[in-house]
Amino acid sequence: MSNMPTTMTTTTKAATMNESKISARKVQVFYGDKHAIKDVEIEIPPRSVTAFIGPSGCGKSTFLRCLNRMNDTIANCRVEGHISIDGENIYDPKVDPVQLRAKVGMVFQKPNPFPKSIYENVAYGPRIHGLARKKSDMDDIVASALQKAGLWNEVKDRLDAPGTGLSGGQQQRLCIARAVAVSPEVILMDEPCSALDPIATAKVEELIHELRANYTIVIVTHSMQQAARVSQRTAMFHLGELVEENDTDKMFTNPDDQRTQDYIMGRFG
Ligand SMILES: Nc1ncnc2c1ncn2[C@@H]1O[C@H](COP(=O)(O)OP(=O)(O)OP(=O)(O)O)[C@@H](O)[C@H]1O
Repeated sequence: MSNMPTTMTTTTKAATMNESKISARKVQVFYGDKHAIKDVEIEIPPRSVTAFIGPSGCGKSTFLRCLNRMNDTIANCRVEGHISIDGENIYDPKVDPVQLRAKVGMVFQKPNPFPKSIYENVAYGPRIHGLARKKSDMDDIVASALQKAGLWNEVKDRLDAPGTGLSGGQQQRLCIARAVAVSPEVILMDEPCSALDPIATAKVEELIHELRANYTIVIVTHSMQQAARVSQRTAMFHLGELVEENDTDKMFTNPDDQRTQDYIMGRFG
């Protein structure tokens, strides 16, 4: 009987871990000598939105980039620890980072369409990953991705027009369509609305809400209102540490950590 609570705790934890899409253990990131991420451990649930918040420079973007190995592209950056997606170590030498980034897509702060047509922006990824055997397959993939990104009705009659000619909000939804076109399972968003006006922001937030039925979404945001609106889980970073991770409702009403309380009350950052 005395073992009972331990056993139950273990079982509950195992069940939670099994439900995680992404699992990070003892993650450290260094830029040269600078220790930017310290011992971060987090479980990210599937088909939900997890928001990363915290003051400027606390490491949100650095940690986000660990999740699809984008830090590999930064010369002096070193990542240690363990990160798995669906139980697979994404830093295993056998993992091809290009394939990983198709499974774990990314949307950046500034919309960055290629200087090509709307159609080609979306078709580029599926083409390099060999996802369409004929033109009609590619047409279907492009249409479907634009529909999922809530952009189809606005662009279906001008797919040959340049992507850079769209409004900022449309460009950001085009970038989301580009990520979605290669059938990712996870979408990372690094302040996706910071360059958008309130109406375009509302559209992207609505889209995030719809996408979470099918994708695991991790979003970095400076806006606590945005984190509260779009996410189910929130993780608070401070000076490279993950100080608290909680259900978003609890995080913004009754956080466990004083630093979270101070940050959401606007006392620092
Ligand atoms: N390429 C780099 N080389 C050296 N240091 C870096 C590099 N990128 C980030 N850093 C440093 O690592 C720390 C974490 O930066 P990061 O951009 O991840 O923080 P952040 O929380 O996303 O900040 P912000 O909210 O301002 O975007 C900061 O001290 C930053 O100066």
